[in-house]
Amino acid sequence: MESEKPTETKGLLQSRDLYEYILETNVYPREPEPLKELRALTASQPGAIMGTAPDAGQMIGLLLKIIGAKKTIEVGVFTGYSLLLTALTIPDDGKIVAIDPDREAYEIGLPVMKKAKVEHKIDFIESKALPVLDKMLENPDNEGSFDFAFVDADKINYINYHERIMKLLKVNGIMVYDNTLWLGSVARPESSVPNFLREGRMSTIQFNKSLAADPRIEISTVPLGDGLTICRRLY
Ligand SMILES: C[S@@+](CC[C@H](N)C(=O)[O-])C[C@H]1O[C@@H](n2cnc3c(N)ncnc32)[C@H](O)[C@@H]1O
Ligand SMILES: O=c1cc(-c2ccc(O)cc2)oc2c(O)c(O)ccc12
Repeated sequence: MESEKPTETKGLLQSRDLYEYILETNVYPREPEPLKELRALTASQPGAIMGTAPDAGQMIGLLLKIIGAKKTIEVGVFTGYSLLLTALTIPDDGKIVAIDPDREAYEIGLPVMKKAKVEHKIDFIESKALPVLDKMLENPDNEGSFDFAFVDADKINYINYHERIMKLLKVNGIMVYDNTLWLGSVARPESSVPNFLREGRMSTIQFNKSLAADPRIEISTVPLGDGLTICRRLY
């Protein structure tokens, strides 16, 4: 029935109750304490909805563990939920290049990262991501050197991030793109989508098409959080 379709909220499942069930049963009981603390701290901030959903975070943590990631890139940090999750998951000598022009938001989460003793793994770069990724690619040592990348930033640039990250990742490296279902709007006619979602919807639809047509990667889109597309670099 039309009235049962999800609206623009996080969680793409058929009901809020089912989403809450997954969170309460599988996600919150296993969420590390520092992540709970950061989530609580972020809840009162403007833009709190932007924080990576904890169910999506759990999948990212699992992927990092499966591939034994040590060297990662994060585009879009906000207060640092996904960054802290990555820092807690990779080994003590692992490194994360984390890029975001908003240092103020990063500094909200920083005390939690310090308390969790993972700050030494984080290289936070206060900048828009494209020039940083381009600069990284000027150094041939960076090419094919990263195990993992997580992109959760300005949707309009996902295509541009993808081209750069493909070069920075190792063959078999994993990249994960957040919001690839853009609050469910990708499957709805534009006329039924609120204005504030329309630009992101168009960018996301184009991005999803380009990933599906990219022979260099294997992909899977999972309806966790706001939609995650997981890609493996094949060559
Ligand atoms: C959805 S939030 C990231 C959420 C974060 N992953 C978390 O777990 O809380 C998006 C972030 O992208 C950042 N951003 C926007 N434009 C950007 C750009 N051009 N380069 C890098 N980050 C950008 C914003 O400042 C914002 O902090
Ligand atoms: O409502 C949002 C908005 C964003 C967003 C907007 C503009 C940018 O330059 C970056 C991000 O991101 C979100 C997001 O990642 C999410 O999971 C939910 C909501 C939003």
